[in-house]
Amino acid sequence: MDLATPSFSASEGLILTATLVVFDLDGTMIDTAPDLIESLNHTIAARDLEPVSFDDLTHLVGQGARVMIRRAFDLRGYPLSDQEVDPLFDRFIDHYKAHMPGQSRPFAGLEASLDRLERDGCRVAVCTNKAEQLAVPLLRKLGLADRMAVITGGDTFAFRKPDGRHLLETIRLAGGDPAKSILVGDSVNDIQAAHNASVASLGVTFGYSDVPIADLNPTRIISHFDELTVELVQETLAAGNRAKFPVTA
Ligand SMILES: O=C(O)COP(=O)(O)O
Ligand SMILES: [Mg+2]
Repeated sequence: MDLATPSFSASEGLILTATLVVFDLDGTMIDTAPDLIESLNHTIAARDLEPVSFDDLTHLVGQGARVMIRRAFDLRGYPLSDQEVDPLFDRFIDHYKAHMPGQSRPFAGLEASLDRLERDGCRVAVCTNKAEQLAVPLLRKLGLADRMAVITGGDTFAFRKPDGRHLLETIRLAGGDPAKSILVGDSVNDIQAAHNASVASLGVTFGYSDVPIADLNPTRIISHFDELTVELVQETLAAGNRAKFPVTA
């Protein structure tokens, strides 16, 4: 053996960076809709607004609770001023925290898919627009927090999805490499964040998008977590980012 030749080079060192699968939370990993609707309806009832439905939620969710509350008031024809949002946001947070995990459960097959990915050498992380103070305890209560390399929320940074930096910072904190990472998500915020970060994406059909996920051109689509294997992750990485924005569906 030639001792002058290093046994591995810097570029080979990069190859050792584990493949990273970054998950969105609401509508992707966890079916949180019943609890989001309950806490939102509790919040807007303070101003005597009519309750919202699941169909409404698909238009309201995605940018965190503050925006969700604003959109619910817009929907009912009562736009909120900035100072009106704060107490309503606190009311939402208090109610949601007090009931967590409520009826929220991982979507079918999620935990088995995490087991498979980890067994096959992938690491997993969460990039959600949900507030960190809700996302972390919810995942903890569902027994999922400890297996995540990192959990970042909509208020972790000064930017959030669809800003690509939210995803890129999540990948960096997880010790990943954008070229070896994919984002699994259910909405335009996810697919557009992946596009903005030039990261490959996997869209799920069972979440809370108000447009068909296929219209957003994620790299690949799954309709059940049984389909999420290391082979599909590698195939998604090889195909790369193919989303096209703006969406003209
Ligand atoms: O809570 C929201 O509004 C969105 O959360 P998500 O990014 O996990 O879908
Ligand atoms: Mg989502």
